[in-house]
Parts: sequence; structure tokens; C-alpha cells
Amino acid sequence: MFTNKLLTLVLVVQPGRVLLGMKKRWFGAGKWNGFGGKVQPGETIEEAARRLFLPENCRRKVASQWMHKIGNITFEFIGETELLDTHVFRADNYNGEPTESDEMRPQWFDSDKIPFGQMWVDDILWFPLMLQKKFFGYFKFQGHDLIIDHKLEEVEKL
Ligand SMILES: Cc1cc(-c2ccco2)c2oc(N)nc2c1
Repeated sequence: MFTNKLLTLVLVVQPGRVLLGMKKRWFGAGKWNGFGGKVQPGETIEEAARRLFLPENCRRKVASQWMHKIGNITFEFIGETELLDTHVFRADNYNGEPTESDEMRPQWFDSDKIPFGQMWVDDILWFPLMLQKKFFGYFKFQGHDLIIDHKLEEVEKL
């Protein structure tokens, strides 16, 4: 019997570069990733993505269509009963200045120099898809560094 935890992930993809953040503590610490986290009770997935990515003083200024959903990935860990239902968004028109937080240290990377060796091991599989397509993914992990099964499907609509 599995339970579902809703998570968000926002990636800023611009011509020739991608914005990632170095996770400084807790789950996924030491890995570059998109910006996101847990969806709180009473908020939508989109509201959570906006809350977790945009600093409070920017939220009012950014139109609601600033991001669009590009993927939905389910992560399962062997021996655990909680699935991570992760909703992936792109925020390409983001033209703010990323600032460091307690959680994340932002950095721009050239699109051909993504640091996959310091990221979750699934990323190298779905990053190429997010540039052009929408996708569903499922990854079964043993520990945090070994994928023992996965499915990845390009879709027209999420
Ligand atoms: C197991 C796992 C979890 C996450 C995650 C989503 C939100 C916070 O952590 C990942 O993010 C990426 N890129 N791969 C991931 C694998």
C-alpha cells in the first residue's frame, strides 16, 4: 500500500543555459537540482511551485502563466511506502536575479555542461526530453544513487 507525497520542481531553461540550485541541506543535499519541494495542504501544485521558486517580494509581480508543466515523475524507493509524485515545470521567461537561500545556491550552467555527475541519477535520462516534449516518468531507486527500474514516456498532454 503506497501513499503519495506531492512535490514540485521548477527549471529555468533559456537559450544555451539552465538555472540549477545546489541543495544545501536535507533531502537531496549536495546535488544540483531544480527548485521545489513539498506541496502544503490547502495549496495547489502550481501555487506550491510558485511559492517554492519565487522570493516572496516577486510573487505579486510575476504573471500566473510564467511557468508551464512539462513533466510528472513518480519516484519509488525500495523498502519505503511513500511515492514522491513530482510535478516538473519550466519557467523560461524568468528574468529575475536568482539569489541564494538557506536551502539552495543558484548557478547558471551552459546547456552542454549540465553537472549530471552531481545530480540525481535520473536527470540525465529525462533532461533531454524536457527541452522539447512533455513526459511521464517512473523511477524505482535502491538507496539514493541506484535506479533499478524506470519508465519514461513522451506525451502530448499531461
Ligand atoms: C528521488 C528523487 C527526488 C527528487 C526531488 C524532487 C523534488 C525534490 O527532490 C528528484 O529531483 C530530481 N531531479 N531527481 C530526483 C529524484
